[in-house]
Parts: sequence; C-alpha cells; structure tokens
Amino acid sequence: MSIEPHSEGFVAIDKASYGYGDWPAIVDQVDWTIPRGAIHCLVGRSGCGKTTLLKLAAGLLLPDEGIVRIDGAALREPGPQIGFVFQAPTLLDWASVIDNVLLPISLKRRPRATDREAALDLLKLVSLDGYAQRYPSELSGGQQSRVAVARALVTQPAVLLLDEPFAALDALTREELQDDLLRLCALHGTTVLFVTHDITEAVYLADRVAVMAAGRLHHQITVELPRPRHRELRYGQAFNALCRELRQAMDLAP
Ligand SMILES: Nc1ncnc2c1ncn2[C@@H]1O[C@H](COP(=O)(O)OP(=O)(O)OP(=O)(O)O)[C@@H](O)[C@H]1O
Repeated sequence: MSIEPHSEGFVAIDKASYGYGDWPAIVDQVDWTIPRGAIHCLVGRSGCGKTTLLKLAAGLLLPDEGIVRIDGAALREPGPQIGFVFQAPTLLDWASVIDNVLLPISLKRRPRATDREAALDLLKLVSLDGYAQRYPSELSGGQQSRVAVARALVTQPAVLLLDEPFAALDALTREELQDDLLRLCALHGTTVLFVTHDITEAVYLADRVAVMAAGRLHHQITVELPRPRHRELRYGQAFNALCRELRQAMDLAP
C-alpha cells in the first residue's frame, strides 16, 4: 500500500530522514500527517526506528532531510506545545506526586494556585485522587505511569507523544490506563502520536495506525471504530479483523 500524506495535518512530517552520525538513515523519507485532535499509533519491530521518529516529532532530533511542522510552523526544538511520556515514568523520587506533576511548570516559574488545582484535577482524572502528597516509591508501577501521563498533560500541550508508556504494566492496568488516556485526550482535543509494540493497544487507541519497518512506513490502516471506546469493543469482530490486518502487515514488512 502506498502511503499518501494527508493534505492537512496539525503534526506534519514531510519527507523526514535521520541517521545517527555516518550510519545509514534510521528514519527514511517518512511522510505522515496527524489531523488536530486525532490519535495515531506507530507499530513496528524492535529497532525499526519508532523512537527516532518520535524524537523527530518532538524536536529532540532535527531531520537531516525533510521537515516537521506543528500547526504549520517548522519545529526546531522541543517546546511547550509538546508533551512527552517515556516508557519508564522517570519521576523524581524526592518530590511528592503533585510536585512531580507540576515539574514542567516549576522548571519555568513558580506554580500558582490555579496550576495546583489543574494538577489535582488531572490526578483525579487518572484515578489518583488522594495521592498528591505521596512519594513515587510509595506507588505501584501503574500509579507511577499515571503520574507521568498527568505530568505530560499539566501544561495542556496541543500534542502528546508517547513511547511505549504502558509496556511494563500488566494487561489489566494497561487497559485502564488506555481508557484514562483516551478520556484525557478527548477532554482537551489533544493530538497524539503513540508508539507501541502491542497491536491491540494500537487498534483500541487509534484513528489510524502505521506499520514501520527499516525506517519507512509500509502500511497504514484507518480505525473506524466508534468513540468513546469501551472495553467490550476488544471482543468484537471489527476490532479483531483490524488486529489481524495489522499483524499481517507487520509480517509482510521487510
Ligand atoms: N543514539 C544512537 N546512536 C546510534 N544509533 C542509535 C542511537 N539511538 C538508536 N540507534 C539505532 O537506531 C535504530 C533504531 O532505534 P530506535 O530506538 O529508533 O528503534 P525502535 O523502533 O524505537 O526500537 P524499540 O522498539 O526496541 O524501542 C537501532 O538500530 C538503534 O541501534
């Protein structure tokens, strides 16, 4: 299947290539656009270049060729319009949960009462009501991931980039966090690019899923399942057919 860029995109990756040092390109001529408020997932085998593409979309790396645009403006460095969630929650052990959530703000200025209220609201939305004064070591892995999601959203970024954020969690906790994420992103109209190894996670979350192999996007599927999404969806025929199609695309990719 050929990959046609959409004519409009809030996140627009245009013929982007990137190689580390003198090595061959790890991301190779990738075109991808994500409309405002859409959730796109990227799947692919280990080492195919997913994280590198995500770093290009975050402005953490600059493409050797091509360009990344956010809302029409060329991306030259990470900015407040972009939130990032990594695979490990990377919380500060010595700071309370609320101070961890407020970190992106306190790196720039003193948090105000309204920032604290926003952080407490986010904690409520990720089922951590009453945990604000706890410390990361007192939380389970799933709770730490919830704090990391709240922290990424505290500045209300227009774009949220996630790199296998729930990979280390058990299946039930992962499903709960997927629901939390969908709820939060729908609330703020956040545009999302989510990297995962998990085909069912990709289909459950996404409007569109791309398969990456050897630095290129080889296949894309549109997920036309209704929103808001509910757990029962995972047992339906349409859901399973999409998972099968994605699996086949991954098997066929070089
Ligand atoms: N800083 C770096 N310097 C040199 N090579 C790198 C660097 N970071 C990544 N690579 C190489 O780039 C390739 C793609 O890495 P990347 O992390 O983008 O893959 P990935 O698809 O996210 O993998 P995974 O699913 O295992 O996280 C790999 O071969 C990796 O060894």
